[in-house]
Amino acid sequence: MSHLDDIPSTPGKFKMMDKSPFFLHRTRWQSSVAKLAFWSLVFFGLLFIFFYRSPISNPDSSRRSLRTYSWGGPAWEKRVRSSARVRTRNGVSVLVTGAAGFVGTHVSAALKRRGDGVLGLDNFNDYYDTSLKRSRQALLERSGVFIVEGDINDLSLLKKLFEVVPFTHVMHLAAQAGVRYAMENPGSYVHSNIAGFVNLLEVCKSANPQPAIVWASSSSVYGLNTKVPFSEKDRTDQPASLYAATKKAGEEIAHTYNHIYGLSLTGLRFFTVYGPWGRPDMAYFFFTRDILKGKAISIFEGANHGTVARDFTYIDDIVKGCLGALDTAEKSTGSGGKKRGAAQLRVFNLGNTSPVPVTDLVSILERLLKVKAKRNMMKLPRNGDVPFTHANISSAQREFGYKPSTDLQTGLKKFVRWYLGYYKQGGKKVAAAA
Ligand SMILES: O=C(O)[C@H]1O[C@H](OP(=O)(O)OP(=O)(O)OC[C@H]2O[C@@H](n3ccc(=O)[nH]c3=O)[C@H](O)[C@@H]2O)[C@H](O)[C@@H](O)[C@@H]1O
Repeated sequence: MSHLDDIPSTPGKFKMMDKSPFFLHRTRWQSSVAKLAFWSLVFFGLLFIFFYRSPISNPDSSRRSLRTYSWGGPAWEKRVRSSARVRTRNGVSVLVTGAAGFVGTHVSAALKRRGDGVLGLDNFNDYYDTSLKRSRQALLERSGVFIVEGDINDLSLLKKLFEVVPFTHVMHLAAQAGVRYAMENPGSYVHSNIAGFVNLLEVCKSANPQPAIVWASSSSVYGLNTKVPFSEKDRTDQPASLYAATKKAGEEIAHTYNHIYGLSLTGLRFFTVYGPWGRPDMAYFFFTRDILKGKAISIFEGANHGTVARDFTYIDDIVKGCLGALDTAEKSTGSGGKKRGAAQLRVFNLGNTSPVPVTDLVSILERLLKVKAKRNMMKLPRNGDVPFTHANISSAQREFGYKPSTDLQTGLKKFVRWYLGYYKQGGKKVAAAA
């Protein structure tokens, strides 16, 4: 039905004029109700198509950002307060974003263990198996850490959290991780690593007191840099993936918020972090799964069969680095959105300082799993991967005594033990400590 129907165009339609005014009124009323219903249907139909079948990004990510979370209310606020309560003298109160993530879970547990107040925030997106995130959540819950379900892009949620708790620190670990996935779903990197970060900084800058922020950058910012080992002073203007570009953008954004608002900001460039409760999208994790299944694994190699290597860093060393950075972070200088003086702005490499070829990683896994891998050697695809990473950690060593102590063999042994235990129980095991 369209507005053209009101204009008599055929003799037959004139006959309607003969009907009683009541009939006429009723017919018009019925027709407008029908019109309203029709256009509402069209409108909601379009809305549905737009949000659920958006061509801009992968449907999963659109659904992810559309998810609504329920939060608020006296009981919820009580849980938030209790989780963030400092239980020791000189303790700090930390908002950990990405708390159900790999590094987030370990850092939250470590902070809680030493008596700090910890509140988690996580959107539980489905980039990888959400049941693993739920298991990590259960683990944290048992040690008294509450994870609020929500997105760092939700301004009103973040404002509310800062209203309820005057956080002294934010450990910002929520991000869209993974180098290769950036070609599949670029939008999710912009959404989390840029828009989400800016949103968080907006709230932090207006908070009173402003918290000090420590956040996860990435070794990938070194991109095509060939000078080794990578030092914080080296160039980082040649990112090889969109992921790296969003992390690099994060570092520039951090500079801006430090400069304008006096926010204390410390970026940590993590080097290929691995260990128990790790990320299933990372090579050491899915190699383990595929080797056990007898499935072939693709091992990347450089030009002329060149070695591809990573400065794999064990999670416990990374946690020590995160806590060191947090403990040496100076206070932000501003308040309520106004800068009152120069504030600290830092960036540190957190690596292991001994790169290992991916082929060696596979050999270690073979020994630990007692299964021979089906190796499929292939040329490093042009998907954002870089051939080599190697951290110079002298800055972090100097500033907060960062000294990694776990080699790949030892760390993978711990990972494999966890992996076998966790998946033997169908991925439901939460008893083991993080
Ligand atoms: O340190 C970092 O900055 C980054 O470390 C990892 O990225 P990546 O080092 O690429 O880790 P993996 O995806 O686990 O790859 C490890 C190595 O295995 C290689 N690989 C990967 C996948 C594969 O099928 N075959 C293969 O040989 C990669 O080329 C790489 O050399 C994380 O995924 C990023 O989120 C993080 O920021």
